[in-house]
Amino acid sequence: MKVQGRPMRTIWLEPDGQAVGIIDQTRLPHAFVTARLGTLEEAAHAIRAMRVRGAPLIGATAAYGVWLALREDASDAALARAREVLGATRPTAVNLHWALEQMRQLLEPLPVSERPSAAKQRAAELCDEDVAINRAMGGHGLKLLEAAWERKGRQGRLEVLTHCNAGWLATVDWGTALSPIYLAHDAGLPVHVWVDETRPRNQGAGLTAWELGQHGVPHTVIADNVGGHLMQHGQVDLCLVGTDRTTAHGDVANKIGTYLKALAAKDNGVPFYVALPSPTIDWSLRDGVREIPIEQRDGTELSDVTGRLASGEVATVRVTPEGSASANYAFDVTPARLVTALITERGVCPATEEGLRSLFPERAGRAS
Ligand SMILES: CSC[C@H]1O[C@H](OP(=O)(O)O)[C@H](O)[C@@H]1O
Repeated sequence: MKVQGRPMRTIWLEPDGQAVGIIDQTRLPHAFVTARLGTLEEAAHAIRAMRVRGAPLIGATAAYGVWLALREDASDAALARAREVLGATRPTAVNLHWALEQMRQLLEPLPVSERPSAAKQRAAELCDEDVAINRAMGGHGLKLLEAAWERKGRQGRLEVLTHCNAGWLATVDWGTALSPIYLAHDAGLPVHVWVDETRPRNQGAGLTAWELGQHGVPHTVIADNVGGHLMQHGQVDLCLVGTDRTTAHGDVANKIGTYLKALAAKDNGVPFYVALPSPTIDWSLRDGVREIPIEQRDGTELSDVTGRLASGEVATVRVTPEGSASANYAFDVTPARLVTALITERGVCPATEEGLRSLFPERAGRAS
């Protein structure tokens, strides 16, 4: 996408070829800051600290993290350590583990001398593949938005609610849930986005609002608990969210609060769509609620709020009393029965194993 009119991605190889460039998302929306990752540890920290975030971008960063490690030492032990260090950064987004497996399958059979260049090339390929997947997914999602606009008689605005940030900042480019929205806006549909602020890290208020503003897409930031009220009053035509891991049966792990939004959508007859790039499908799992690992992050992310004061200064304040405990579950799982359809790069399907295998027949009969 574009930042101040300049096309860019969220991750890139630095011009000197010696480091990986990223947008430091912990600084947005108050400052647009880029950073260099030059070592395995810097890549791992960037993922853990959410300088880069979003399942596809986490996977891309991990792939480059393997290259950064093998540049120093391309031995079997170094490859195993890189996969262990990166794999331990965040548990829920399956793209991380998928990308590390892609790198393992490629690199293990190679002579040590060939591994660094092969890793660098494969990481770049995974980034290009992510961009192509997201653009294709956007095209399929656009058809859903156009159909919703027709059902509405092409009156008023097309009201879409989204949760967290599943935009281009969560991927290498285009985004997942926001990809159809960008295409719809550019095609002239009067799409308006209700943006859940998404406590506690405020990926919606801070990142999705920033992205949509950069692209000129009308949007309104709302508190996380407003969505059900809007749906009750006919102000949401459809919900469109991303995912960090979706099981072969269509159970969807996504940012905490997604499940509650899906319940409200079901109760009000509002379609609930999930943008699902295929690297985010965990074919090995069936029961998402019981099997998908849910990340628990430090409680200070909930108790401490960072923002811009009236003076313009960016500061962090504690909003809970000293001594109060904070439980910071970062994801929840929406059962497939609450999902209207899954939007993949190969098309749209029901949130069922049959639906997914119809789009990915090469997976039929494979347990993982
Ligand atoms: C397209 S993946 C976006 C997905 O990732 C976010 O989690 P986080 O910001 O903690 O990395 C959130 O679940 C989004 O829906």
